[in-house]
Order: sequence, then structure tokens, then C-alpha cells
Amino acid sequence: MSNIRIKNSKKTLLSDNYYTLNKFNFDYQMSDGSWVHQMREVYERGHGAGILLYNTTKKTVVLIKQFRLPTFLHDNKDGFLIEIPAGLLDLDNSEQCVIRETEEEVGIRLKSVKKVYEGYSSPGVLTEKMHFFVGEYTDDMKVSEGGGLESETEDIEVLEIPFTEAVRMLNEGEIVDTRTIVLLQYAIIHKLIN
Ligand SMILES: Nc1nc2c(ncn2[C@@H]2O[C@H](COP(=O)(O)OP(=O)(O)O[C@H]3O[C@H](CO)[C@@H](O)[C@H](O)[C@@H]3O)[C@@H](O)[C@H]2O)c(=O)[nH]1
Ligand SMILES: [Mg+2]
Repeated sequence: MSNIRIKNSKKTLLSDNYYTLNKFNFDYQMSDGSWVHQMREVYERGHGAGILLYNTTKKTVVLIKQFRLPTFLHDNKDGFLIEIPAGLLDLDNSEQCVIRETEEEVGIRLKSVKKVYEGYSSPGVLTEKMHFFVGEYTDDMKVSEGGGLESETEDIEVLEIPFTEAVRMLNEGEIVDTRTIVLLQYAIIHKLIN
């Protein structure tokens, strides 16, 4: 059996307002070799990068809080979510993107970052691949208040909190953003802060 298990793919545009939603009709070869017809909707909004900022002296991390409409529409009472700083990749590479987003969102100017994972955000429906970073910060890297771009009507609260408090929030279900969960777990596993 060939590695390529789909054929006769036909794409139909459903929406291209801000990002792009397409419907795909295609034939899919099942594991037993038979062919079936399938339809899937796929949302294309590019790729993303996010970072866990940590300070080994103060034993703190920097997270952000912002309104996320989809969470408000489902279960998240006031719609505000605690997250890692993150953004959509423009034409730049993921390191440059995450350094730019860090300065825009939390006002910290990083010199270097470390990529730790790449992973699909929601592979059943989104094309997006997320690039995960960690970065060490110190107080002298603070260059502004952050808060996001006014031109994009971003409204971001910056939270610098003890790592132990972030871990408590993770364990008690107060942090419900998957990307933030992933990087806090990375920090625990790799003992970024002792
Ligand atoms: N007008 C309009 N503006 C939009 C829309 N969607 C997004 N935007 C604008 O695009 C900006 C995107 O900000 P970024 O910081 O680049 O992205 P992000 O929303 O933080 O996304 C990050 O987190 C997502 C997880 O929720 C990730 O999916 C994404 O890859 C990235 O890491 C928003 O502030 C907003 O101004 C829309 O439908 N309409
Ligand atoms: Mg963002």
C-alpha cells in the first residue's frame, strides 16, 4: 500500500474573511485497503509561536491574561485566559516572532530563546503548528509595560508570578490554556527553576 492514502481531493472555499476556512472532499484509503469518501473542514490561519519566560534568581515566570472569545462561548466564565506570551508567525522565523511578541506583549527584550517543541495545535481542524520556546529573563531586560499593540486592539495584562504559584494554578485547574500547560510541564520536568 502506498504511503499516500488520499486521492481525488477537491477544495471548496467556505470563508476567507480574516483567515481561511476550506471544505475538502476526498477519497481516503482505509487500513484494510478499501477506499471511502470523506469530507473535512480545515481552518488555515498560519502558524504560531509561544514562550515561557522564567527568572532563575527571582524564581518567577511571566504569563499574560487576555480575553478569548471562543473560551467565553464555552465554559470560561468571564472569557479571560491565563496564557504564555504568543503570536502568529508573520514572514519571519519562529525565533524572531517569539522575541517580537515577547516585547509587544510583556515589554521584555530577549536576546536569545530556546526552542523546545513543535506541535500541531488542533490537528482535526487547524493547519496551525505551534513552536514552543523557553527564555530566561532578568529585570534589566524590561523595556516597556507591554500590553500588546493598540493598533490590533490587544488588551493584555502582564502577570509576573512565583513559579510555585504557577504550578499550583496548573494543578488546581486555573490554567486551562494547553500551550501554557505544555510549557509549565516542560519547566517542571527539566527543573528550569529549583
Ligand atoms: N479584525 C480581526 N482581527 C483579528 C481576528 N483574529 C485575530 N485578529 C487580530 O490578530 C491579532 C493576533 O495577535 P497575535 O498575538 O499575533 O496572536 P494570538 O491571538 O495571541 O495567537 C496566539 O495564540 C493562539 C492561541 O489562542 C495561537 O493559535 C496562535 O498561533 C498564536 O500563538 C489579535 O490581537 C487581533 O488583533 C479577526 O477575526 N478579526
Ligand atoms: Mg498574542
